[in-house]
Amino acid sequence: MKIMNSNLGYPRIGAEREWKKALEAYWEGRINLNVLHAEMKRIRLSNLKMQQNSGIDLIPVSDFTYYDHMLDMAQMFDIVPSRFRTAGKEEEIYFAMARGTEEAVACEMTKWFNTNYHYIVPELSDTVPTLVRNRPLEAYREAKTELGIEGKPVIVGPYTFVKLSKHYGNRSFADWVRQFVPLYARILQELEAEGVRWVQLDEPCLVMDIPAEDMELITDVYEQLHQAAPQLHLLLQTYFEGIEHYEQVVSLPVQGIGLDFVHGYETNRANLTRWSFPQDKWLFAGIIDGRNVWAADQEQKCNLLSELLQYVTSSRLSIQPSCSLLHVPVRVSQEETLDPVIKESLAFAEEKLSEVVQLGEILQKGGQIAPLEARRQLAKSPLRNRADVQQDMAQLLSREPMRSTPFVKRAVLQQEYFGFQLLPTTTIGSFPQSSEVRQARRDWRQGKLTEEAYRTFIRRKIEEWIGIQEQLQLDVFVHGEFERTDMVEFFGEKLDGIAFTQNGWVQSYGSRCVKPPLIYGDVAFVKLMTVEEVAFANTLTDKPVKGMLTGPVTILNWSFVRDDIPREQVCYQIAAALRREVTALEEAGIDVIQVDEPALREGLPLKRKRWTAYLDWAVRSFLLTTSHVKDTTQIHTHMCYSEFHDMIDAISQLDADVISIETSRSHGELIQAFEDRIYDKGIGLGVYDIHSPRIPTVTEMAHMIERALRVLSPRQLWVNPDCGLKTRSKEEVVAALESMVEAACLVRGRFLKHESLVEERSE
Ligand SMILES: Nc1nc2c(c(=O)[nH]1)N[C@@H](CNc1ccc(C(=O)N[C@@H](CCC(=O)N[C@@H](CCC(=O)N[C@@H](CCC(=O)O)C(=O)O)C(=O)O)C(=O)O)cc1)CN2
Ligand code: MET
Ligand SMILES: [Zn+2]
Repeated sequence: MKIMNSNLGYPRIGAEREWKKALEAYWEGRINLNVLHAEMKRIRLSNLKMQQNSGIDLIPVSDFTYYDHMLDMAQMFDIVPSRFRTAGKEEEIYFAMARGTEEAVACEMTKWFNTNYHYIVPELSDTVPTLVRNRPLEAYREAKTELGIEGKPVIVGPYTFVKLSKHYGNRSFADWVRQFVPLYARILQELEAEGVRWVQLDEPCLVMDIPAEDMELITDVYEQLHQAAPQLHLLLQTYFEGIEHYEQVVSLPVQGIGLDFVHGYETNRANLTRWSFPQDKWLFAGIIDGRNVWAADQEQKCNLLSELLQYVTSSRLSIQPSCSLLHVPVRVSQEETLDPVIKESLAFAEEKLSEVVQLGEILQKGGQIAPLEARRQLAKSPLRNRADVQQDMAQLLSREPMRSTPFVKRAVLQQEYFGFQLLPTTTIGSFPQSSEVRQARRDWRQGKLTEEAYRTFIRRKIEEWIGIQEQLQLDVFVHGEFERTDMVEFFGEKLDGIAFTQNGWVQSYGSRCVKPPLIYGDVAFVKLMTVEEVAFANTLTDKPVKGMLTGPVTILNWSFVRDDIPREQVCYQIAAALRREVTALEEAGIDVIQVDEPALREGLPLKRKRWTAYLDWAVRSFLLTTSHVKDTTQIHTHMCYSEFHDMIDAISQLDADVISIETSRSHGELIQAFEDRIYDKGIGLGVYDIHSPRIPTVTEMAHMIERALRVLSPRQLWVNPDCGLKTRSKEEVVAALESMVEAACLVRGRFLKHESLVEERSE
């Protein structure tokens, strides 16, 4: 009997990012809705066909989306906040929830577990959810009629769906979950009636530290779902870590359990050994790494599979990637400029499907295990093992990195040096990456624009935006990051030990994609990366210009990282390289340096017991990069898309003089985190959401500032947007920043009046 194989989800974007291009063309009014639907269907079917041709038995359907799969679910359940009800047709409401409109702020967007993918957070208010469409059924029918595929509908399971939503109103969490059960039941009944065999219910929250009492709820819920559609095979799919409460989870009334044997290897394997696996269930074994890009070592994977076959018979085993392939690029084969040794060591989504199929064949037919010659070569390559880097590291780490003067003393020296007014204003770094900027870069890359002409172009942009910042009367300027494609890719291209692709795109949020660098070797500094542009900007103004670097933890977390040494070591190497850039910026007269760490939170392990170890090396890496500067050099850092409540202590240990944090898309809730904590360093709580084209009003921003002043001292508060402005247009940015400066002025005025009143009274 053939060992089954399966896939959990496929990248939506298409090998040439056709998906992104179609969406953006629609938003810009260049194509109409019919054309968009047609193009989306073409991409969807082509993705399915690709999987069919690879030899995948269980092909996921309904993982495809026009923006985000959580948003699809929300709309399917009619969880549409009232502010969007008037946005128009179904599609218009859908995109309004994702992107906001003039009248309505967008739904919150946040990270999907520990990945760089963002989902739209459903807002559960007191309304009753109803099933308005059966999307999985539609997707199943389409795959079947168009391509003859017996698809496996994929949906986020009820526990995870509610867990990842925001709850308003009085209903308890359990009540919310129960509200959805009849809706899920109906979806499943209809699928069963259609003759569907397997349905994948994604419950990645089962790998989190969930309370034991939730297992009762989950058991009850799955009992009901099973009874609703007893003929249907339910696959309870987990990923990104090993599951908690193994014994109870594997006893749930479902036919299949999906476990991640890559990222959850230790935990899942320990549980298998201890509790074994129920003989009446299928084990969907995540064997091929869906989060990283290195080609699998077939020998090691075969050993793992043989081990699993001690617990489950081959007729009840399915081989699959560890998670959806959403998190890796589409195909390696079209890359033309990669070093052959590196290229042959890689597997993206397409290649990973072949790996899955091949493993099944080897296992079944006892076929030949292909030795991974390229990976072996890479392992012994001098690029991987640089004595100079390793010596440097050992020397640097021989003492704990920390600033020589404590913050309270530094702050006084810095205030003397800079003389900032109360509530200083600044931005986060990037200004619009207009099509003009991208076009120029493309022309330069293709040799149509000379090096010199490109440099001149970048300088013009810097001049233009220094001028704009003067007009706006911001307090700390930035150069605008026009020379950067992306804050991580840019550094990846300039450091040694890191390769980059031409087309290795991965979806980050909505239509926005990133091309994560490939860290294959020891990372080393080779040349200055940022000094020229920042120093140039600094000559154009008397205001301080912030030097702008991406921090070591973020470069690590937003890259694909070699898997032969601990991530911690790689992070230190990056930190040591960036440390040299910091020194060079200081030497070039830059006295405010921002080291962005937006991915610090994202790297946090899903299980709390692993947090301390991670935070320890992450903080050390940041300090390695920044702590050697002069007392009067002000270190800024920036974070976005994060929940910081539970890691304020680590943030404080970074010892940055000023931190800017995203707050507005979580509708100001972050401010609460500071209520009972003593955070004494400089802090800018983002006063408006940059991910939406909506221009914020002076009043709402003034309100945000005042709200922050309830818990923070006016001496420590900075005023800034949530994040960089690269995705916005010039008009949007200028209008929003004008209002932001005005809001700061307004509050400053009120505050000074208030303060002088206090002084008068105390005299
Ligand atoms: N790595 C990373 N992760 C992150 C973030 C981040 O900034 N970087 N921020 C958060 C997510 N936010 C994001 C915000 C914007 C974009 C973004 O704008 N991405 C661009 C790609 C950026 C890029 O590399 N641009 C290239 C252009 C690539 C391109 O499309 N070229 C065109 C031609 C250029 C043109 O005419 O537009 C082509 O080749 O056909 C450049 O600047 O040079 C996009 O999707 O469009 C991505 C993520 C969290 N995770
Ligand atoms: C995702 S954080 C972005 C920080 C970067 N300095 C920018 O302004 O774009
Ligand atoms: Zn940011």
